[in-house]
Order: sequence, then structure tokens, then C-alpha cells
Amino acid sequence: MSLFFATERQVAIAAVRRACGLTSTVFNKLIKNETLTKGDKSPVTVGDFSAQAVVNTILSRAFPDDPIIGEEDTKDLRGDSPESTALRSRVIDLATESLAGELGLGEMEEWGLGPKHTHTPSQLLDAIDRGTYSGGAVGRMWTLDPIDGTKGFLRGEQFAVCLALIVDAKVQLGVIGCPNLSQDASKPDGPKGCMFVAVRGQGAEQMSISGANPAPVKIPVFPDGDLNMLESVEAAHSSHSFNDRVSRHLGITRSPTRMDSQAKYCALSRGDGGIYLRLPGTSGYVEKIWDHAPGSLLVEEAGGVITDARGLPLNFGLGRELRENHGVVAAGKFVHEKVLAAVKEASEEEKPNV
Ligand SMILES: Nc1ncnc2c1ncn2[C@@H]1O[C@H](COP(=O)(O)OS(=O)(=O)O)[C@@H](OP(=O)(O)O)[C@H]1O
Ligand SMILES: [Mg+2]
Ligand SMILES: [Mg+2]
Ligand SMILES: [Mg+2]
Repeated sequence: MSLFFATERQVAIAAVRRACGLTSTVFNKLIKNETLTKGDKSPVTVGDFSAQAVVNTILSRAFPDDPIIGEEDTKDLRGDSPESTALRSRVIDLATESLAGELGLGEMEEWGLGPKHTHTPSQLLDAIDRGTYSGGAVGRMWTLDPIDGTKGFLRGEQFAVCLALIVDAKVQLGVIGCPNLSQDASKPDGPKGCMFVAVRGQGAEQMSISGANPAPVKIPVFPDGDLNMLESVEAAHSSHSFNDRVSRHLGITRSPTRMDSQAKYCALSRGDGGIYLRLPGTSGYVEKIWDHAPGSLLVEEAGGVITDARGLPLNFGLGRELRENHGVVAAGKFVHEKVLAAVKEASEEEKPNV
């Protein structure tokens, strides 16, 4: 039987795998002036830029007509200042080195990828800027977060390379690479590095980053009293005190697991935590589609439910942002409705949140 999106799945896995390798190289060699602070005060590193160059180059060669919505752009890389020049050359070197390896893709030659092909600096910068697509409700488009959880990446904790294919506003394919996540949730000190792959209607699986040991993931049915909350590390990204209030309404006694990035969706999909709650703080920040697209499909294909805090589906067809959604509530299907009710009760007590 031929499966839908088989080529897209294969290319997305190869691209995320390559970017995960690159991020490990960068982490081990990152030096102080290789991190910038963006306009919104969030950090971006040479790793974010070069991983976007690599993934976008692979996608553009394999699917030249598909637009890409990527988090990063080259504004900070194209200037003439010594800082810009140094950053640019480091990003180009890292991306060039990463793209020079075998990708394990059958059509690589035909697509102009692999060790025999070189990419000029200007092609690599343009590849990063292929990510500036504005999105919308119609057609195929990819969305990429080259390093999600950059703060976690810098701390040596959780981060993820996140890629999704959206068709007519629906996420059809999601791939998340988590280089620092334990392969076996019950062995936190065991081997690390996993990849989660979901295709709509075809289920969700976890494998090692090399592709070894693929196994389906499914959100378990938690006995009452065994639930716990997954939440952001950064208090500015989602209110911890609001989550505590929701936990009290649900009778949750276990302490929350704090983790950066879409690794939270991965943990949820394999039962390593029962609820992911992300309610907006007071800053007016609007969530971006690349921070939720692959994770949302992973949750659904693992048998869970994901909505915003008001119970509405996440709308990926409104451009680069989840403009009409308010926060995120993700959980197993037997738990989700109870969480929404608890969110409502908690927000009635604490008005500014919902
Ligand atoms: N103020 C505010 N509110 C909500 N979300 C924000 C905010 N600022 C940034 N971001 C986005 O959060 C992404 C990281 O989310 P995490 O869940 O990993 O946060 S945390 O680091 O665990 O706290 C992070 O993704 P990356 O930039 O890819 O790291 C941002 O897109
Ligand atoms: Mg960022
Ligand atoms: Mg992100
Ligand atoms: Mg990012």
C-alpha cells in the first residue's frame, strides 16, 4: 500500500536528523559572541541560523514549489559590521559542512544534494530567507523552528528541531528531533536523542535520531492521581501560578515537569507527563505556528486532543501566528475535557488570564 506523504516524511526526517547533528556540533563549540538577542529579547545563535539554512536547502531542492515559514531570517547576518561578518561566515561554514554529508535520500543527486554538490554563501543566506513566507489558509507550506527552546539549548537542556507540513491549514506531517531527550523516559540517565514522527491518519512513532528502534507512541490512560503537568521553564512563556491553580482543581498532587521546547509535546505523546498547559502571560505575546504545528499533530496521532484554552482548534491557516487562539491545552482524550473545565474555573478566579 502506498502511504500519503511518504517522500515528504523521508525528506523531513533526513533534514531534521541533519539539523540535529549540526546543533550538537554547535553546542560543543559555541562561543560567547555567537548568540544574539533579537528584537523581542529572545536569543538566537549561529545554530538556529545554520540549522534553518540546512533544512530549507534540503526542502527547497526536494520540493522547489513549496513555501516555508521559518522562524529566522538573515537581517542580522547581511550587514558589513565585523560582528555581522563573523556571524555570517560561521553560519555559512556550519551549514556547508552539514550539507556535505550523505543524507541517505535516494533522489539526492537529482535534487542537487549530497557530497558532490556545493552551496554558495549567497545560496545559503537565500535559503534561510526562503522561510519568510507569510502563510495562509490555502496550499502546501512547511513550517520550521530550527531550534525550538533556544534558551534550553544554551543551558544544555531540552530543545528541539521542529518541522511540519501544512496543507490547506491542516498539519499533515510533523517531525521533531530532540537531541537531549532520553530515549527511554524511565531511564533519564540512559541514551539520549530521539525523533518523533507523525503523519495524519498514520499514527505517531518515536525512533532514535539515527532512525533506529522505531516504535509507536500512544498517550496512556492515566489512573486518577497519576497525572502531572508539563510546562515551560520560562515563567514569561506560560504562567506557572495559573497552572498550579488548574492542578489544584484537578486534584493533581505530583509536581509539574518543566521542560523547554516542543519536547513537552513529545513527552506527552509517550505518557511522560499527562497534560501540557500553556496559557499566555500578560505580555500580549501571540504564539507562532512553528512552535506548535508538529507537536499538535503528534499529540493527535498519539490519541490525544489539543485545543486552545477556550476549547477551539488551533488555526494554522491565519499566517505566521496562531492569531485567533488563546493558549494551548493538550492532553489524553479522557483528560482533555476535564482540563478545559478546570482552566475555566481557574480563570474565573484569576480574571486577567483568560
Ligand atoms: N513571551 C512569550 N510567551 C510565550 N512564548 C514565547 C514568549 N517569548 C518567546 N516565546 C516562544 O516560546 C518558545 C519556547 O517555548 P518553551 O515552551 O520552550 O518555553 S520555555 O523555554 O520552556 O519556557 C520560543 O521558541 P524559540 O524562540 O524557538 O526558542 C518562543 O518562540
Ligand atoms: Mg527563537
Ligand atoms: Mg520555538
Ligand atoms: Mg526557535
